Amino acid sequence: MSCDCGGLLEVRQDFRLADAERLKTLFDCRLALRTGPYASGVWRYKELIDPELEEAHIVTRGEGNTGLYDCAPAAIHAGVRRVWLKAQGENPSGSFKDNGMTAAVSRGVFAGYRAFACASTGNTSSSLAMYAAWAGLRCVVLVPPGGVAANKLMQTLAYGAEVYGIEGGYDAGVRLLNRCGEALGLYVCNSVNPFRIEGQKSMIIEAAHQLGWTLPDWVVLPGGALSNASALGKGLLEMKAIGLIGKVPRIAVVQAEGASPFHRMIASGGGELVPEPAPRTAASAIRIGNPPSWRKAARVLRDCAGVTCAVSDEAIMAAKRVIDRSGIGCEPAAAAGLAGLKKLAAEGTISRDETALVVLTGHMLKDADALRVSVPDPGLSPLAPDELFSRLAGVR
Ligand SMILES: Cc1ncc(COP(=O)(O)O)c(C=O)c1O
Ligand SMILES: N[C@@H](CCOP(=O)(O)O)C(=O)O
Repeated sequence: MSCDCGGLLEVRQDFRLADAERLKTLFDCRLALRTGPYASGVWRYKELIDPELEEAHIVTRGEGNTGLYDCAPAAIHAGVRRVWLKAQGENPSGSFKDNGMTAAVSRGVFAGYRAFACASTGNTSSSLAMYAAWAGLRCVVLVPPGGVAANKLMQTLAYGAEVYGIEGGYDAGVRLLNRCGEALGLYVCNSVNPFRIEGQKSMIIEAAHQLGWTLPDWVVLPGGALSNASALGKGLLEMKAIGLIGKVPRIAVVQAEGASPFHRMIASGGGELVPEPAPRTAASAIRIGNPPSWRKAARVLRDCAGVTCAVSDEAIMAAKRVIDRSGIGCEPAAAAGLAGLKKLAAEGTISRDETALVVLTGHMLKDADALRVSVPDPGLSPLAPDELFSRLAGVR
């Protein structure tokens, strides 16, 4: 999956003949009709995601189609004018990975593979395992033992994946698969796969469509392997080049303090990422010390006037409580975006008059351990109906 120069491969599409008005009409029609693969919130935008792939090879679970919520409690928490939350946890496996995975698995099937693999902190594996089960394919998964939220591991196993522990965690797993996947006959579906990035662009294309092709001032997202930063930036720049949007929002990438090699590189003005050998954060999904897509993300920051920041686990959990209590909910890694927006607004990088779209990357039920931390134990004991009645009458 790597180029001879050592960097990651990237899909370059030729949009010179693309007609923005024709595309908008096509996307509106597909949204209204919702038929076949075009009912998917990824494949609705096929002309921008993978124009050459034949329909017969598309492996889809109707992913995308996620809500975009104008969330006043989130705006108040962050201290900015308006916040939209893009709830990627509403995907079929419960995270944004489905947007990219449908594109990667479809390409693997098109290329004739029957065995698929990934290293994972839990969401990538749940997503790949789901598509593999749906399409009757073999799925091999490498995880850091003890480093994956229990629900994600169970979800991956329940879909029928073969799961192996790997020393060195996600970082070592991706390196191994990138080097040896091909020799083992495995199609690697980590975000080193350029088709994952093409699929993940659909998140911001769908959000732009939902907002009538005008986006807020900022797009804010958590950063782990940095696939989203790469994908959303690529999607924004392509939409601008085609004429689907008039202005490219600025991008903010938020990492957890104990797993923030990209933020450290940008903040120090350095041009080379120094990996974090022992990443630490309660947000296990972004416990990543050597993000494979850092070069692509650095280019996106340059082209989208982007910024980075790092937030504490306490700030992440505080943001998660606000998102949970708003009725939307998310897992800890997903809440890093709102925590970062609050920090960037407090230090004046983002103005209080500005608006932001925050990508909520994963569902609140993905991480039950985090829920146990953020919600007090109700200490329930069975009450007799009469006693229950008088208690409820007393708190009316
Ligand atoms: C829930 C969740 N949020 C955020 C991320 C980070 O996204 P990326 O790896 O694209 O930076 C991940 C995985 O890495 C994740 O599973
Ligand atoms: N959060 C991810 C880790 C990054 O994986 P990748 O798919 O971007 O390689 C996970 O859930 O595994």
